[in-house]
Amino acid sequence: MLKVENLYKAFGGVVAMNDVSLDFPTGSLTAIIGPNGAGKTTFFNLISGHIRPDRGRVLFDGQDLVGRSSLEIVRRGIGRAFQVASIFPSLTLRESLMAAVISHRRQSTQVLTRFPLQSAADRVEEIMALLELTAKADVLSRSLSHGDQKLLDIALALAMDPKVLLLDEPTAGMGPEERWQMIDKVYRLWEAEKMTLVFIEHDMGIVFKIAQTIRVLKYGAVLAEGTPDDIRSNPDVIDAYLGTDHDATVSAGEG
Ligand SMILES: Nc1ncnc2c1ncn2[C@@H]1O[C@H](COP(=O)(O)OP(=O)(O)OP(=O)(O)O)[C@@H](O)[C@H]1O
Repeated sequence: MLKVENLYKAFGGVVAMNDVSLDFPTGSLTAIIGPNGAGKTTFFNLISGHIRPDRGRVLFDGQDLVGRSSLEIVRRGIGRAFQVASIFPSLTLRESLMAAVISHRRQSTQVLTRFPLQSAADRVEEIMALLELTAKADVLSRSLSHGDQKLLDIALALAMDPKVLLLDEPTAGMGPEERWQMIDKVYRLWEAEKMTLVFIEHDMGIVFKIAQTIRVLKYGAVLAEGTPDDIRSNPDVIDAYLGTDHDATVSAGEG
């Protein structure tokens, strides 16, 4: 189980994370929402070890991860999909995934199978099937569409066999139809891999539709948490979104 306690981080005078305590039960599906600058990405950076908190703890299966490298945190099972920059541009989709799976398994202390290459190749095919990328297996990463590059990014995170997967705006930059296709794949991935999934999302229609639990951040603090029904009717949340461009999407999610 992933749990953060009293996380605090300031950048100069800006308090980006202000005493945040949250837990994410094993196997849960949680959306993190909040207005621009609320601290959502900082929250992920603190969990994944890319930023060190000034105070507080990040507990994973009871052990504090603060101070450990981002690589070690990935190896312990907290994966994160990055933006497209992380993709190997000159390899095909299948090659990129194969490189990621092999590299992860070489570093892993687990006992390897008798046929490690075959087993890695099987996992690559499984991940591609899960995200409906098989038809694009031989396409160069740099030639993939924006949406498929985002899927490859998620696929690369899966290559690390995460127990927890953090997705920062998986639908960013997509049109409405493509968003729903993407989130449908994310949902099926969560069901199939039985992992703990935490995603940041601005589209309230999507959030209300798929999240089991929603955590709302504002000014680096937890404004509200609860089920989609709780959040939708929470006056503080409605207030936080009033007068911003998110207002329309909050209403859109009420259907
Ligand atoms: N490395 C940094 N140096 C200085 N300030 C930072 C840094 N990272 C984040 N901040 C500040 O911390 C606050 C929270 O930023 P963060 O990116 O976490 O918000 P967010 O909720 O992800 O926003 P958005 O929805 O716009 O992506 C903002 O005021 C931001 O300017």
